[in-house]
Amino acid sequence: MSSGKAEVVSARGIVKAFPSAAGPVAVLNGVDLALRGGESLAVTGESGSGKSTLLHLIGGLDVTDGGALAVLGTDLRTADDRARAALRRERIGMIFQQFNLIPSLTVAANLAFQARLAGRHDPARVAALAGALGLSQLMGRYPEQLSGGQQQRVAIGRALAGQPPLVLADEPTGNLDEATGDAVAALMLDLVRQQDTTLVLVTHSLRLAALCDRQVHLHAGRLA
Ligand SMILES: Nc1ncnc2c1ncn2[C@@H]1O[C@H](COP(=O)(O)OP(=O)(O)OP(=O)(O)O)[C@@H](O)[C@H]1O
Repeated sequence: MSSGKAEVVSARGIVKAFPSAAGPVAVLNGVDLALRGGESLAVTGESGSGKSTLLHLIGGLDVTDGGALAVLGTDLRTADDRARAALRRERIGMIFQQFNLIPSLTVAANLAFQARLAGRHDPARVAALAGALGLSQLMGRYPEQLSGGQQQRVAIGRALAGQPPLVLADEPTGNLDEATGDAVAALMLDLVRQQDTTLVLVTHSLRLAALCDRQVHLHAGRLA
């Protein structure tokens, strides 16, 4: 479907181990993944299978122990902390289960936050996103004055406001009831498709995974 577009994520043979009392335990043990521009990919897998670990590696929040990983043309094997931080700040939007909004900032300022960091703040874009996410009437509120579903819609808007080519979402609806979670996920998918953003969505929900273009399952350290 997206053939001919540049590869956004290219992973080959990724290995990641964590220390344990019994020595290093490999959580990822040969993960291969190729993701093209505009694709949405769902990553499912049992609790503890390494889904968040994989997302953190793709987002440059952690580094691999082995294998090849390039994201948006940056070789994450060789990139230093500074280069990884720049990649995250300027080209990747992240959405977490816990929303991670900034409590001292209004909805409007939270929405603009990442786009400002990336040097791409566009008030018209923020207003349009707020409209699409049903947040226009809430722009002056603070996160603690919002419901969980509203907070997560702000987090989605914040991740998308700077129009990053890649969005990483880690159980974005895990804290919401099923109906709210489904509605928020559908909005997120609509928006990433509209702006041709590549999405990696970690989820326990097979229903949510089915909304994505492709699904992979993480098991025994590998994707299938
Ligand atoms: N920083 C760390 N230090 C040690 N072990 C870690 C660290 N991060 C993750 N792990 C271990 O790696 C494994 C995979 O964790 P990860 O959070 O990636 O799984 P997950 O599939 O996202 O799980 P869940 O669905 O429960 O969120 C777990 O056994 C976890 O305890």
